[in-house]
Amino acid sequence: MSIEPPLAPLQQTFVELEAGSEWRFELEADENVAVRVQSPDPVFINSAELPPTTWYPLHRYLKSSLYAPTSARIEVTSLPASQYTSTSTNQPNLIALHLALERLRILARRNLASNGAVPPGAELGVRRGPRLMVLGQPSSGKTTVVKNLVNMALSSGMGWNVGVASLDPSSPLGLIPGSLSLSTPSHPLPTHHLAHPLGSPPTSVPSSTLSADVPTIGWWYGHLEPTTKGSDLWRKLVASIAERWAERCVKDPNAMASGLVVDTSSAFTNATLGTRKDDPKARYSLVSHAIDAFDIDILLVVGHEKLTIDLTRLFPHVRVIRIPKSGGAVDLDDTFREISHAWAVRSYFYGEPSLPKELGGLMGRMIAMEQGLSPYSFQIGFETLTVIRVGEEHAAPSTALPLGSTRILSPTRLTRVDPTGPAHAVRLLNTVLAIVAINSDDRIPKVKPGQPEIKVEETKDAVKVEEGAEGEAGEAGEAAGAGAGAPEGGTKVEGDVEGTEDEGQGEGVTAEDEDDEDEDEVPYREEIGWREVLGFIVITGIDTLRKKYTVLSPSPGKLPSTVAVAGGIEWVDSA
Ligand SMILES: Nc1ncnc2c1ncn2[C@@H]1O[C@H](COP(=O)(O)OP(=O)(O)OP(=O)(O)O)[C@@H](O)[C@H]1O
Repeated sequence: MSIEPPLAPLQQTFVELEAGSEWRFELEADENVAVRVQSPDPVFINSAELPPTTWYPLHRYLKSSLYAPTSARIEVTSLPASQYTSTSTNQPNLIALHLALERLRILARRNLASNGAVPPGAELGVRRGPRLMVLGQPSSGKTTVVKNLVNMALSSGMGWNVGVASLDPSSPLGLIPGSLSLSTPSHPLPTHHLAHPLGSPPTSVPSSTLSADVPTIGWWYGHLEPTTKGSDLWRKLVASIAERWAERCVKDPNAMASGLVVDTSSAFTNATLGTRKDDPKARYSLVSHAIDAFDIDILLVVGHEKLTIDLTRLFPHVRVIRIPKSGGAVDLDDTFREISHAWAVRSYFYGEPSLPKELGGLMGRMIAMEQGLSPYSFQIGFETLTVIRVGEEHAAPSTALPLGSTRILSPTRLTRVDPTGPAHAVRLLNTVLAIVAINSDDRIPKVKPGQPEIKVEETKDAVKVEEGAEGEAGEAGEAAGAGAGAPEGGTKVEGDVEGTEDEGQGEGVTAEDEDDEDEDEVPYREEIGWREVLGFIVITGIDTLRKKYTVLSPSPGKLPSTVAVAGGIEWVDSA
């Protein structure tokens, strides 16, 4: 029996913060620290108050800061190699903005409660809370600003149900990178590790722990940032999210009064992103689309002066505000982003990281942590799990068509991934799949031989694919997914989790249904490509001889559906 050597005693040290200053830190791969407030006044991490005299763990890789409005003393288990204090903080700007938003929320609540009759003195027109969208360049601190504003609203004691929409697939709320999301957190979002900066998805753990258990709905884009080629799918996804938010507001006047905060991808700062061939002069098309979809009334630009001017000119009906970029915002490089994406996927399956062992022996109260999750690995037959892609070219080349003819393909068409093709098998291994619900109306009726072929409907979104265009569409998907976090290293999953033969699950497709179908043809309507996702799985193994996938699922039991959408996000568990 091996006996673990005793842990070296931690060298506790203190950080003195003057009023209105921040203590900023960047933790390395081997740095896990805990902090606790040793002074009477509150200290905040992204506007969530640190519980007084309680240890708060900060996991490796985290880059963040503690803000002290009044002078404070913080005890730290060991000083990180990269840390400093600064008085040049943008917290006062955020607080001023929060107060302005709070005023609009209160007015909206009052006007909504008065049932149409505007109470004396109330401002006309304020019948819903502020809807704000945050824009800025990469690493400008957008997600941090969103988190601060949400945390301030949730700490105000007013019982708001602020909606948080993430149009940044690289850091969605508690989901797998590649997703867009909508959530309604009810308590301040913690900052103790780098995965899930905007809160964790609901699990079985009580919400009093650090997990922040945020009810979240997700949609699958499948890539880390919007591209012009993927903009048709993007628009449909954003419209679905906006529709869900609108439905929620109709049912819940408190959500209506609380308003919405939208985080965006830094790709939104690219003026030509999403510009369509039929409107080549359009600028900031995806920003404009999101403004219309969510009925945004405030655009908040972090830093970027030119963007502020551009947006003010382009969207005169929207109030454009600029706040300075925080001096603490850290430029995140590709390696860090890969690590952070891999952590986000890992946390989806395994739950939040447990307390690092060097912090286990600390004297005094430690904040409650969640227990961790136990994912489940099993095998499923190729014919049972239908894997599809949205908007990728996978059809005979146009050169194979009769001379002079062109093919009209919808940009959000579905194509089936055939795992028996060697290229497909390679592409599918370690791929994250989003499980989507299938209803009986989703099936496209089969065409019997002799019947005229079903004409593909030509919508305004449909594109003509001319010779040579196929390759581009296919590459777009791959290029967008190229940055997905898939660090080197073997997966530990199969060793740890019992492999279970579990075929024929779910209500999706059965082998019989598909016997006489074309391999590439997907028997479902395109709408399933932008539907809310039910959950995610990862393909961790492919047995082409036995025609089976090995998949990792967050929970045991049948998959809720056997139709799954692939994208460009891969994950290999190397933690
Ligand atoms: N005041 C601050 N002090 C310390 N770290 C900060 C501060 N503000 C932001 N950061 C850190 O800087 C990094 C970049 O911030 P954030 O992720 O919010 O930017 P972003 O604009 O959303 O990034 P992107 O869209 O490029 O992913 C993060 O690691 C964040 O924790």
